Amino acid sequence: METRLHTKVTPDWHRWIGEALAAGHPPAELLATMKENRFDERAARDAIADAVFGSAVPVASPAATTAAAFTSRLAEGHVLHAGDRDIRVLVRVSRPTIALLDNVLDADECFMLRELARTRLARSQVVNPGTGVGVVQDIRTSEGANFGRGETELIARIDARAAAVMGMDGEHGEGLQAMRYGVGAEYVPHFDFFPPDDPGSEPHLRHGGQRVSTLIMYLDDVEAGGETIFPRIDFSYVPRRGQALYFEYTAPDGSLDPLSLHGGAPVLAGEKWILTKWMRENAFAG
Ligand SMILES: O=C(O)CCC(=O)C(=O)O
Ligand SMILES: [Fe+2]
Repeated sequence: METRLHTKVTPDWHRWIGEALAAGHPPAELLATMKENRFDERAARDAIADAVFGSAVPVASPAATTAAAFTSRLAEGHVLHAGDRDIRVLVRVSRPTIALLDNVLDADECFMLRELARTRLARSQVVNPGTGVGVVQDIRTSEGANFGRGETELIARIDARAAAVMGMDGEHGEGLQAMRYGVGAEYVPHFDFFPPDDPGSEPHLRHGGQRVSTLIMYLDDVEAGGETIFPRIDFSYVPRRGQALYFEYTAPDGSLDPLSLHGGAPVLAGEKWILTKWMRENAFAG
């Protein structure tokens, strides 16, 4: 019996994906249909993610953006001095710029941040590319909580630490966002920058400009699943309490890095808790 799965998504299927999305079918439903039709899950997810997010970005030509444009804002060396804390660098990747950081938060901070977030969790939104308005969609099935910059003493401390790690002035930071993913929850691969050709990006770009970098802090371990994945470079990180993943996607000349496509794989057991800081090119009114 033939048991191999399809790893190539044919033009017919690409067309079907585009039409199904345009007709309002959620990405999760498309994925289920493709799996029923014996597509390899990774191939199906990539094709759907490209259709949802990739159209405005020159995904076919990552080589066209020179590696030299993407020099990291992160300090050099094995230890980053982030104000109240010294943070060890465990892994660095140059394209896209990624660094895995240890001991960004201590266990007490992780606990307090989870408790604080729990009081205001609501279903996470994604930005509708057409309108720029946040909408609840099946591609992001987590719950989130937003904090204004400096909202509490704890939040102010983490805001300042994140800015120091990221090599940016705190004024460029968006408010911290906590997220909780239950079993089955995921965030399909996407870009954190605002695709310049999406009309919905304009209101975001007007205030603070483009996003340049992300710091995902992990508030707990995950029992199974929930990895942060960069499918274009086959990179997968297993959440570990207190650690953080830093990545960049906007070069000083404005080039956007298509290799920064990333997502949160489905949680298979337990819960996943993260706290994210996004930095903008310019000062951002909290
Ligand atoms: O859940 C993850 O691991 C990724 C989260 C993420 O990409 C985001 O919030 O922008
Ligand atoms: Fe993201």
